[in-house]
Amino acid sequence: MLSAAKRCFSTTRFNPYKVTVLGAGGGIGQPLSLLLKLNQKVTDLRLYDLKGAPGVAADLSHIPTNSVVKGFAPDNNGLQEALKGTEVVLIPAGVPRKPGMTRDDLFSINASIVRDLAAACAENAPDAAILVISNPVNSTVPIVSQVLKSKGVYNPKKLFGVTTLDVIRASRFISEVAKTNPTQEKVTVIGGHSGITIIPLISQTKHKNMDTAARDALINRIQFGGDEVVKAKNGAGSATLSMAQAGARFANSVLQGLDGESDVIEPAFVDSPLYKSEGIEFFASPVKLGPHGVEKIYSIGELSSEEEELLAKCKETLKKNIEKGVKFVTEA
Ligand SMILES: NC(=O)c1ccc[n+]([C@@H]2O[C@H](COP(=O)([O-])OP(=O)(O)OC[C@H]3O[C@@H](n4cnc5c(N)ncnc54)[C@H](O)[C@@H]3O)[C@@H](O)[C@H]2O)c1
Ligand SMILES: O=C(O)C[C@H](O)C(=O)O
Repeated sequence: MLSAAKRCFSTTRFNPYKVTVLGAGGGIGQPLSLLLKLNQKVTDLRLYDLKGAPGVAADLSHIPTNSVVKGFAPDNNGLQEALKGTEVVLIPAGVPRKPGMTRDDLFSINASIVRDLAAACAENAPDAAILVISNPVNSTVPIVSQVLKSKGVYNPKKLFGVTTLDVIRASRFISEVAKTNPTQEKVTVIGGHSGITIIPLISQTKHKNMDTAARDALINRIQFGGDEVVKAKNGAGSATLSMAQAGARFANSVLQGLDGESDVIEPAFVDSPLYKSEGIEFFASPVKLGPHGVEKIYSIGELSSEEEELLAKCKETLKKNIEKGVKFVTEA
């Protein structure tokens, strides 16, 4: 006899979704593809990379979940085939940091990788939701938007910079300080995805009265959590496994939204009205996801005076990062 939970699970029906990973052979791409293979909403999984994607696909294809997985290489129009008709594209293609580098140092290589993949998305999957993981996210997302604009297919509701890693780090790190269960900790993280542009809103958590020194150290750790991993990997790259989990979680939320589920809310770096009047076109804040992508962008609520100061610094840097991405496409 099946338990009630199992009966419910066994009769659940999922709408089929086609999902493509660009950069699927890499440190993030491989575990991310594994997690997507395990997602029951994904029925058609396409993996593309300059190298290794067919091998990753063959490996994953032996897992008995309800999806077909196929790998594509650059020959035989592989990129185009991987994208044709797909509904969600995740982009972790590009180089990661080494110790001593900032995310902005990756711009010179990753900007053109992301630009060219965005052009392929525009031509082959103009309606797809695009989830950008490649760094520097503060600049690569504006690059994608400019490319899509230049091709006449920009839909601001379907372009996302994935900032979920900052959100999961915030849950984990605050729980270490407060000695609580990390799965029960929710921290809103706003701004962008690099150092001082990452702003966790501790004043909006149940730990708002935390000791000042502990709070400042916590904020710093969340802002520079990526550096911890870069340093520990000692030249072998940056966060891959935690990022795969974060990317799979965000992709699942996008799929839930497309599927019409209600109250799907995740922070993401999106084309946002919040600070447009100050020339900041993109900003991360909690976003409600729906059948057409972004359904609602929430305001950031009340901030403490310290958080207001962090926000002012964030906006200065973010504006420059965004302008750099835009100019890369418009002044080419
Ligand atoms: N948004 C975030 O929170 C976050 C977190 C971690 C890493 N990242 C970024 O993700 C990117 C990838 O990191 P990684 O550790 O997986 O790097 P990696 O070097 O292990 O993998 C990158 C993959 O991209 C592929 N690639 C390069 N150019 C390509 C192209 N034109 N088309 C298709 N594939 C291409 C490479 O062949 C490689 O397999 C980096 O830019 C990193 O900074 C972002
Ligand atoms: O730190 C990096 O370069 C990778 C990523 O952006 C992270 O936050 O871990």
